[in-house]
Amino acid sequence: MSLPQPHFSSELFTALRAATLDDWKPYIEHEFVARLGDGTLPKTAFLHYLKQDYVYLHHYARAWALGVVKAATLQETRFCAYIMHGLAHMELPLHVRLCAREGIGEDELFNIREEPENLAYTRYVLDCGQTGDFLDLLTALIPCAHGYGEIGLDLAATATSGTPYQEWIDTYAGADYQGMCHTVGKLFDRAAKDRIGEDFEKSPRWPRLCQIFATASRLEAGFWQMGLKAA
Ligand SMILES: Cc1ncc(CN)c(N)n1
Repeated sequence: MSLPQPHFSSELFTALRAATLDDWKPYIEHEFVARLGDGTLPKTAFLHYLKQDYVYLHHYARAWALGVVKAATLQETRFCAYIMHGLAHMELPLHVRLCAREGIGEDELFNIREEPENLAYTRYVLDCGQTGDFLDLLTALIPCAHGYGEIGLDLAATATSGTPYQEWIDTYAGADYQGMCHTVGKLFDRAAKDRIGEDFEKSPRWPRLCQIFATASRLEAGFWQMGLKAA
């Protein structure tokens, strides 16, 4: 079955997704995602994932901070700061709220021992930014942002009513998160056009961008798999 087209207006994301679909699909269609939707995901797996994801988002915010360092224009700096703000004030509070209901406090979350899958992913993204330029960094950051946007929309349309994971689904399908994806998509296209021109696929940098995007997508699938270890 082919995946529905995502709704984010980023030409570059659409092109990278199409070029690396074999890596994208196992992320978007992972068993963990399907079980969030039909409600069969064990709570232990969800909480394990959520605690790891709290730490993940902290490092992901650091990677956007690196975007501020790598930015070439004030507009790029502003966008990166805006995304960091969204992570700290919209997405992380979801994790804190859901964990608090289970008696897990923020101190405990902050001190969680990182799983190797988590470490590998966040440090890979940071490394892309440190060794590459702003565009390399964004290419490593995009699968996270847009993948959950796509998953959120898919699940909002297909989830079994009464799934205990509705609040999680609503966050990623909601206007705030979708709006953030839209903003990131615009930033991504502008950054690419400024650096490699309009014809992305003809750029000598295209294979490397595909490689970064595909690697981040595979690391996302690995992150879901890590969650299932606690099932
Ligand atoms: C691992 C991961 N990937 C993506 C997202 C969505 N920002 C997230 N919270 N966690």
